[in-house]
Amino acid sequence: MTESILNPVAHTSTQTLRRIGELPHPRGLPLLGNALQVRAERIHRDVEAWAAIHGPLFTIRLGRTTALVVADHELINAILRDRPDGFRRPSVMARVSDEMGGERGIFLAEGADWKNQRRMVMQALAPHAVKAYFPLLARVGARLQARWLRAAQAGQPIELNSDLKRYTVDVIAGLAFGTEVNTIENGDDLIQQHIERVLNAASWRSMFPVPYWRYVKLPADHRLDRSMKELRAAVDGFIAGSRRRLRENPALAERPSNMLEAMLAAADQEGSGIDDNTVVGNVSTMLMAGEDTTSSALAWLVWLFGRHPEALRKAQEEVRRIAPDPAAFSIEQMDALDYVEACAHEAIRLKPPAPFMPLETIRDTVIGDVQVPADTVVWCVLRRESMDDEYVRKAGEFLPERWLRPDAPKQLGMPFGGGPRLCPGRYLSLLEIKVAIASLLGRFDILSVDAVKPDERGEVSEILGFVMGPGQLRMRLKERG
Ligand code: HEM
Repeated sequence: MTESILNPVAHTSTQTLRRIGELPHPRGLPLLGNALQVRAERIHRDVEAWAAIHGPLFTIRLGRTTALVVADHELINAILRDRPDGFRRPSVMARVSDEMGGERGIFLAEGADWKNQRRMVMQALAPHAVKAYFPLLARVGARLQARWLRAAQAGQPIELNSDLKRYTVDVIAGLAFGTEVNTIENGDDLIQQHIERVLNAASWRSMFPVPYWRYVKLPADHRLDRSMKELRAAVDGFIAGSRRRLRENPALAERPSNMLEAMLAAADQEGSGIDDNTVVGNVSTMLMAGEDTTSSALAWLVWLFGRHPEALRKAQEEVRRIAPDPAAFSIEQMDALDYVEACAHEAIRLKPPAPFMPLETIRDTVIGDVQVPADTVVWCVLRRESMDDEYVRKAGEFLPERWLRPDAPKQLGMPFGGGPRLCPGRYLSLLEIKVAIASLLGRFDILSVDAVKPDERGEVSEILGFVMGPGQLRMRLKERG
């Protein structure tokens, strides 16, 4: 039985509904379907290119799985709003995490579990809570600036992607654990290496056609098991430490100084439905959801500054007027960096860290004029109309000013998702971006930002892993005179 109709305005009762099998689709091979036509690291571009040919609703087939691809922002909006009852994240993600021995945090939780966790995570990431974490952000920004100052004075190039990753790792790990890991000054942190291994394994196992690890473990699978154990022990230790601090200083529950304290305080509230295992799952979720997303957005923004001197000049002017020195950064200064924020939105429009979102239907439904059975894989293509001149003036150009106008294209791209599962970290990530950009532009002139291995057009490649980031970038800076 059809239980829900998404976007009923898209069809009338006199129109007949189409079935999934009647939709246009790129021609594929028997058995394999379109599997050989897509490449994992650029699948977002493959799907965008097909959307340009087949329109906003079509299917692709990867082996035995047929996915409905939706590339229309009104339909996507309706889909994202119809959660948690109508759509879930792909079940393979939760299965892979369970098999690895992970605890399901908010990103993988569904139904009532998700509702309980969402309440807790929203408390930990609410703007007033994030403001309380600001001193840590400013400290990490100052360290990033000091690292870049050493490189500028020595005339050395900066490995941009990895430095920005250190910055977001230090911020998120500091907030999630209440412990400063300082990878900017001390090099890679052991916990970080375990997280990296777990993330890579999770992405890889979600795509691998045969789950061999259920039957036989290769050395890489044993390493993964060890990383899971080490991580669990570390997070248990951080939780025990935070619980001790909360006991010794109950006022912290009202004004938590980091996400872990905020989550524990929310978990301890009457009827929260949250136990310590769920807190463990969410500490890890924060680390995974909060690092590559923000560091990729930042890397793209700096790369775009390298190509748009006029926007760079305006951003520099704003930073030097409002927030020139990390030692004196304040939340009010960051809130006043309107042009830098517009640059961040524009960079995320052109280069969204999450350019498409895979989901699954929970019940029979109708999307547009298509009847969609329960358990169908649905891919939402988020970057299509936001890059189309029909919807956005000069869509391919980097024009931050468009975000300062009342008709800013806010509804189109949905880079932070939408509906009840809208990214709860968007305020924190924008703040992190502003702190990093102010630390950069306040002290330095950018001499160059170049792709180490440019693509055939001389541009930096878009590489889709856990998120969509740029290929390796190298930056040269000069200390401001
Ligand atoms: C530029 C940076 C970021 C981008 C582009 C981004 C994007 C997204 C997107 C597209 C989703 C899926 C939303 C949906 O299903 O509708 C999401 C979910 C999520 N994000 Fe972010 N994110 C960013 C930064 C962060 C940060 C810094 C954190 C936290 C520290 C965070 C935490 C989360 C969590 C916990 C979820 C799951 C929410 C849920 O399922 O209810 N994100 N993010």
